[in-house]
Amino acid sequence: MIQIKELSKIYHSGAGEVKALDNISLHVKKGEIYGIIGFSGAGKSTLIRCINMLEKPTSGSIKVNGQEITTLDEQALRTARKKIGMIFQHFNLLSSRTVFGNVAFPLEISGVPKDQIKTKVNNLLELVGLADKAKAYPSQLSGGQKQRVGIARALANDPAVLLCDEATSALDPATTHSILELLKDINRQLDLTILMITHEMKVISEICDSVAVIEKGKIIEEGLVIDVFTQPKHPTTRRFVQTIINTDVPDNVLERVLEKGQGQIVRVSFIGDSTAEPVISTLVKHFNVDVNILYGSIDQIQDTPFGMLIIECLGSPANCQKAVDYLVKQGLRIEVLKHVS
Ligand SMILES: Nc1ncnc2c1ncn2[C@@H]1O[C@H](COP(=O)(O)OP(=O)(O)OP(=O)(O)O)[C@@H](O)[C@H]1O
Repeated sequence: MIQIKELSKIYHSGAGEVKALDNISLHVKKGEIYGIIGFSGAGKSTLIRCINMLEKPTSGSIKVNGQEITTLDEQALRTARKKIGMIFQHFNLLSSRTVFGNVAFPLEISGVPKDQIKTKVNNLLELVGLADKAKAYPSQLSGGQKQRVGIARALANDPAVLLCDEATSALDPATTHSILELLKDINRQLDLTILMITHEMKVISEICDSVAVIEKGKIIEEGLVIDVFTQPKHPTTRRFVQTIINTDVPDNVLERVLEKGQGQIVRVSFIGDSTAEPVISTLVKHFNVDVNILYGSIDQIQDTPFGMLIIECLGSPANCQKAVDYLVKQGLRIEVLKHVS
């Protein structure tokens, strides 16, 4: 649905050149929710602004719904933009218009007849749960309600894709959750492709199917959210994952293994239903090792449970290795964090 190839954007300013996007390629499939995460200055806004051509790329190709948009003239671009909905961190509502008037605005610009506008807007307000607020003004709404208006307005022209620019960053956690739930519902009901940029891993874990991590204008890691969360490769990705899942073992705990002599500290992760085998007791019974659980957690990534145990496995190097091999055979993801022989 969105296909980006070798996209670069260089800004020229008094201070010199800034390469905000550096040869970015990515593919957002139809019907998927795709998250792009990065720290401040990574290039997220530039990327999303290039996708609707608010910013002209320096080089590269962007296809939305099969149409190359980087080469369109103004007129064709205006038409193409109608099929690219966008919501913003600060909602960008028209304060002098009611909720109804805000949602109707893009339809009025498209020249849709009044009676059709009325039906469409009422349906959209129903969809976002604001049917009773049609006559209210933005100043009379909460942040979450304002974003619901933003979503309804973005959907007015039946877009092929919805771009979300830090759509929940100005909202409290409970409201963030309800807006993310709404976006997920809309994604499912309308089979709408959604691209979100964010600096919050929580947003990615709650609703995204795939994620790309952007740093200094480059995609440094990309994949299904479940894979990136359970096996982050790049240090920056690990930092993001650690903001919601504690995957680090404190240094002093690691050091304790050294004091005890031989052993390993192992991170054991599982996705979905936990293994049917009583793995920990099997380790102790059959591999002549002692096992101490240092840390355990269960999180949810979308609807899939993701569990993690950090265990201390004490015994001879050969026995510890056999124990680890056994865990791998059980289909668990294993990472040896500390090995002492
Ligand atoms: N109009 C501009 N002129 C010059 N440099 C720019 C311009 N817009 C962005 N940049 C630079 O491009 C880089 C990427 O900026 P961008 O706003 O895309 O990052 P971001 O990831 O969205 O950050 P934030 O989360 O803080 O908004 C930064 O170094 C920024 O200073």
